[in-house]
Amino acid sequence: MIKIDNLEVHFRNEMTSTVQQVLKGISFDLNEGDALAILGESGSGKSTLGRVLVGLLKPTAGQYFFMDKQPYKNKADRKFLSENISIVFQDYNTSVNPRFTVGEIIGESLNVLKKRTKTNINIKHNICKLLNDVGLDETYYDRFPHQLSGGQLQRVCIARAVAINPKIILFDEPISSLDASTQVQIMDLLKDLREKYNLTYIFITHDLTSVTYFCNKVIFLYEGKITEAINVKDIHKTKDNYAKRLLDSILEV
Ligand SMILES: Nc1ncnc2c1ncn2[C@@H]1O[C@H](COP(=O)(O)OP(=O)(O)OP(=O)(O)O)[C@@H](O)[C@H]1O
Repeated sequence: MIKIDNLEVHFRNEMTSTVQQVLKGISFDLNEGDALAILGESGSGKSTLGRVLVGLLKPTAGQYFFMDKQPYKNKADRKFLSENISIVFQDYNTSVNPRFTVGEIIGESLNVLKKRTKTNINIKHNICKLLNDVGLDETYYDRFPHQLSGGQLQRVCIARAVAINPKIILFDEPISSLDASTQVQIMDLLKDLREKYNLTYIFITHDLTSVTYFCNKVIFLYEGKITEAINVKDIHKTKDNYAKRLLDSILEV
């Protein structure tokens, strides 16, 4: 589904005229149905890689194939990518328009889908269905973001991401700002949605526990390089120092 080959991202600092290599020689494959975790400490390049994957940042070098298309080489391929990948960010507060109601937030995505597929989608009915899918109900339809808890608003963002009928959803630290019990509820929800809609996930995180919850593959990033790519079921066999440290920290708790 996704193939990344020798990807590089460099940022140029105009003030100092220096170049920072943020991603270095990244290569991996993502297959349909995978739930891939990209794990690394702060500054390792996870979000930068995520931005490349969703079509927001053109890599400095290397190849990116999305379903055999090349989004950074061809405008039509870029459009195809944006129609088939959704993003859920950590900061649910800034990722929604505070003046929009829940119905309008989700409805916006459905309108995009309606226009693209030229089908007669019943927007209101579908919003209510999506609300139910994410564990909310019709009473949330007319509420504004400030009238929701963090967990409820993240559920709305997840509904909006599912609404465009994507093949892949990329989650950038989607549960980091939530309390522990809400984190578990959202992870259960993501697990259910993945099965229900046959979705492929990319899950950016620095939390190994959430990785083991529903991901089948994990990539460890350290200073912009992949230090280990391993199946989650084999994670205890990892030779990667960073992964070992994380595993030890969990076992000590
Ligand atoms: N647009 C940009 N211009 C210049 N440098 C950038 C830009 N975006 C990211 N960086 C730098 O790239 C490096 C990696 O950042 P990135 O946000 O990808 O890391 P991360 O692993 O997602 O970190 P965190 O877990 O803290 O979000 C950092 O040193 C950051 O300062």
